[in-house]
Amino acid sequence: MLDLKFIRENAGAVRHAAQVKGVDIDIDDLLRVDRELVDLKQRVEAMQAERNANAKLVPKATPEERPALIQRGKDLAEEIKALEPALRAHEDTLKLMLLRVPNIPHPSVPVGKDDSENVELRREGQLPEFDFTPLDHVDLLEKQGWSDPERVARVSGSRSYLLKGEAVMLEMAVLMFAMDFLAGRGFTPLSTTALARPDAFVGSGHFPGGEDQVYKIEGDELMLAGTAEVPVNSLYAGEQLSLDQLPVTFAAISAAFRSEAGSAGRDVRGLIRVHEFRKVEQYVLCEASEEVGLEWFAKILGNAEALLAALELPYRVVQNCTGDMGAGKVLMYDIETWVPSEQVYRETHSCSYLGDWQARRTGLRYRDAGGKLVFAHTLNNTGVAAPRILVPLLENHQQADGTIRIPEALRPYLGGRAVIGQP
Ligand SMILES: Nc1ncnc2c1ncn2[C@@H]1O[C@H](COS(=O)(=O)NC(=O)[C@@H](N)CO)[C@@H](O)[C@H]1O
Repeated sequence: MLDLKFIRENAGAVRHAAQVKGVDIDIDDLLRVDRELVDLKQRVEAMQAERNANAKLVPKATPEERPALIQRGKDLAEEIKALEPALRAHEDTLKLMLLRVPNIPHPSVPVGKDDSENVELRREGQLPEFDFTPLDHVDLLEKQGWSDPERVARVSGSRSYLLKGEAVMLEMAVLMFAMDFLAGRGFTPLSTTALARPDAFVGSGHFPGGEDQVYKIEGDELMLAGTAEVPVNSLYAGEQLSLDQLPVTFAAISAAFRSEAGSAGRDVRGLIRVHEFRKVEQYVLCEASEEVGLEWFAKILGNAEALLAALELPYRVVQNCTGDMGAGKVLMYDIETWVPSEQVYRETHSCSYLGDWQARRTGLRYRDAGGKLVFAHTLNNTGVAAPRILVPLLENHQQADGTIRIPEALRPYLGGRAVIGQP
């Protein structure tokens, strides 16, 4: 959410942001509602002032003057009451419109309509060269008896997954490694629920708009978040933080649930796109400065890159274009990791800087050095998401006999083993 004063004074920039992000919001309409609301408030205030002045005259009035004054007071009270519904309606409409106003993209963001216009910034790591025919992750899991897709589909339908045997240890090892790694970089570990109230989805920016991606629970206001970003972003909702509490940095592990509505037919095989997964999420709440925000952006991006480098996985970094960054972002980079069986890089991380757009809709404020109450800035990036990360991990590190070589960094989490699986 942007500051209404900013929108009034920068309508052109906000209109342009909506246009390049493909956000369907009419800024002129919003400003009209805003003006009507200001006018209504001024009329009510004038009538209240007149009513107060009038009430002061009653005790001093003569018996002849008094009835008219009392009647005037009653008439004014009626007129004020009559304006209440219009006032409420305008406030509600404006609030909903404000929640849909997109953030202003950073000047470096390429204008584009969808992910096909994201810009590759750099590639890191050597692509693997196999002197045998490599298998895809589904066949590798099958060969090692580490999956049971038919049975789990019978129980849980499509986009479900089940891991067995050492693949389970690998999934937990990579999650633990990510938590350890981020804790080592000063991020406070959190293990958190995916259950959250609707307000938390509004605060993060997933609502309005992303309702169809979220699993709801019959008869319960709680919903299942698709990322720990939702509950974690609202932990301090409504509070006034002090400067010395900033920056808040969390490495939050949680389950994540996504209906994947609209993804029908995409990635239906294997572990890339499932309804429930586990993610270690990097979340930062920092002071309201673009310079500091961009520094944290570089840090959380670097953390994810360092994690991928430790896992010895080749990847590339792309900058999301305006049409693929979502309403709330100022800046967004995806990290895509090499998947040999597809011969393409697939998204495994998504790094975002949102300025004060999330903080304003969540009510995340702190007292700055001058004692002023200001909205904080927030950022998030994936640390690691499993099982998706297992796709490149298994495929890039597979050996001719179908066993999986374990990168040095993961071995401590797998009892020191350098290889898992049976030849
Ligand atoms: N349906 C899914 N199945 C498996 N993994 C998924 C799914 N959806 C997302 N992920 C993983 O979660 C990562 C982050 O998801 S995201 O929507 O792009 N971004 C976020 O959730 C942000 N909070 C940063 O983590 C993705 O890069 C991907 O690795």
